[in-house]
Formats: sequence, C-alpha cells, structure tokens
Amino acid sequence: MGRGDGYVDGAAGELRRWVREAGGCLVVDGAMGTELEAHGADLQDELWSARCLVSAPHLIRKVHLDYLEAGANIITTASYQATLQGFQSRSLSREQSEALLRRSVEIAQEARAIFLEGRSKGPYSARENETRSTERRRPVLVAASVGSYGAYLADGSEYTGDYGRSVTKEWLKKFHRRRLQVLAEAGPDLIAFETIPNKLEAQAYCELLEENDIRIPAWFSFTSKDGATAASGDPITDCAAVADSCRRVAAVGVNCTAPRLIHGLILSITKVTSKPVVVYPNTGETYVAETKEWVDSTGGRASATDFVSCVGKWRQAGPALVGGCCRTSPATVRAIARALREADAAATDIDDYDDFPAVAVL
Ligand code: MET
Ligand SMILES: [Zn+2]
Repeated sequence: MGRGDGYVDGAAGELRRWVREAGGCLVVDGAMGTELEAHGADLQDELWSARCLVSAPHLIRKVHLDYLEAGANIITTASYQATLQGFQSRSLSREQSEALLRRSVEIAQEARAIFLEGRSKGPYSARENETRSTERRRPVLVAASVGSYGAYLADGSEYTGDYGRSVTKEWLKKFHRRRLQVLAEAGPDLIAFETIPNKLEAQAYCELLEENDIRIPAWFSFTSKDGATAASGDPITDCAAVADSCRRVAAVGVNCTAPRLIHGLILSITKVTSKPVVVYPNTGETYVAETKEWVDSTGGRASATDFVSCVGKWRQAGPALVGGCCRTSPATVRAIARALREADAAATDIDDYDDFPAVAVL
C-alpha cells in the first residue's frame, strides 16, 4: 500500500517513531566490510564488500545476524561499494548487476526474518515478559547502504572529497540514479547515504530523492577528519544544512570518523538541524587507499572500551542513532547497546529525582 502524499514531510517523523519504540535511541550495526574480512573474506578488490554479494552471500547474512544478536536495531546492507558501473566493469550484465543490488537488501531481510523467528513473531515482537533491555530493541530495520562516488572509485576519495572539476552535481546524479531506484524498489526500511565527503554529493542525493519520489526515510552521513569540516573541507554545518533542507531526509550525521571527533560534531550538527542525528564512528584509524589498509594515525586506535566509554557522553548531546563503522564488530555493538541502556537509565533516575518537590524538609 502506498503512503499518502503527506508522508514526505514526515520522513523524520517516521524515524522518530522507531526511535521512541526503541526507548530513545536506535542501535545501528557495526562494520560490514571489515567484519567480512575478519571472517576471512578477501576484499582486496575494487568491489570491496560488494564482492561477497557474488562470492559469499551466506557470510553477509551471518554478519547481519551477528549484529542483530548483539543488539542492533538497524542492519546496513552490503551495497556500500555495489554499483551498476562497478559490476558492469566486471562483465556482469545490467540485469545481473541490478539483481545483485536487490540481493543485498534481500540478504538483510532474510537475516531479519531468521532473527525474529528465533525470538518471536512479526517485525515487532511482542513476547510476554520482555525485559526493558529487549523492549528497546524491538524495531528491527534494514537500511540500504549507498556509498559515495568516492567509494566506487576505490581510491579512498570518500575521505578526501576530491572528485576533480569534471564531476558535477548532474554527473553525480546520473551516477547514482538507477542504483538508488533499484535499492528503493527492493523495499528497505531506510536508505543510508554513507561516508559523504562533500556538500555537492549531498545536494545530488537530495535532488535524486525528490525527483524519483523516494518515500523511504533516508539518512545522510558525512565523514570528517578534523571535527569541523567534511572530508572535502566543506564546513560540516553547511553539509548538515543541505540535509536539513531536504524533506525526505530523516536523519543527519557522521560515520567512519574518529571517535574523538564525534561529540563536537554532534554539537555542530544540532546547531543547524532539528532532525534526528546519526553517528557511527570507526575505531579511529586512517584508511590508506594505496595499500587498502587501516593504519594508526594521530588519534590511535580506539579499543572497544574507549569507544564505548564515549557513548554516554555522546548520548547526552542527543543523537538518536548510534553504531559503529569500519573495524568495529558485534562486540562493539553489544557494548554500545549496553552503554546506551545505562546512559538512559541514569537519565531516567535523574528525571525521577526531579519529580520530587524541590523542598522536602520535614
Ligand atoms: N556500511 C559500510 C561498511 O561498514 C560503511 C563503510 S565506510 C568506508 O562496510
Ligand atoms: Zn567505515
């Protein structure tokens, strides 16, 4: 059944409803690509994680299931680096390429079905005697990943935003259009535009969502290396303002960014938008495109504990979706889910305390 025309004004509203059902914050999964590698997949390839759509779909399903078991509300498809252009350069036909994109969504949907069947029935389980901790996990959603043009180039330019002068907004729209249509038609609950390095690509996405009448709530997530600008140098506030102006965008935030930059970025983003904020940092290392390796940079590698010890502080700044990006794992997601529960329980205790009369002297 189609949604009414009023829907588009409510993309953020729809997401907020899920956030409320989850108890205040949705847990996003962790890395797909690097987690596949941790399971032994060889992704030294321009298709990166998308290679497993062809060679190891069962492994992708396993990673999704691991994240669901760890407490994720949202699993993100393995389509980050899956593009029609990339598949076709490997001699796949247009039909085969589109089928692989659809498959990325189906694999996540299958994982959700397996997970929910194990727990209960239906997309919103209503098991009796649910504890508060499982209650907050109830929405189980599939986000279709759309990696930036830089991800397709496979030269690390999603971390520089340097696409060269010949890449215009229209050019980016042409690059992404059919891919977006195919992913949307596969019926995900959300569309995750990830690792956006510049304002131009955000503008292109905005126009594509509108022109193609995509009625699936989308989030725009940028990368930052300095906590003030997106990878290209465009101020993060300008980038977030583009997302804010797009009525089809349900949430705005940052991913694949060092944990130490996250708190400041949340504060900057909330200055220019009241849409829900999404953050899913990596572990703080830097990606070197030439060697396709992650190396320790100035910030060093945040261990799961360091990362997670920040979650309470981030939560106070108000993000509605929190998860992990490259090099994070199901263990990270489990710890994030626990940290969010603890942060919210502490906040509730304070609220309860505030409910008492200010003067209670006998
Ligand atoms: N969702 C993608 C993944 O985890 C994001 C990658 S960022 C380089 O594989
Ligand atoms: Zn990442």
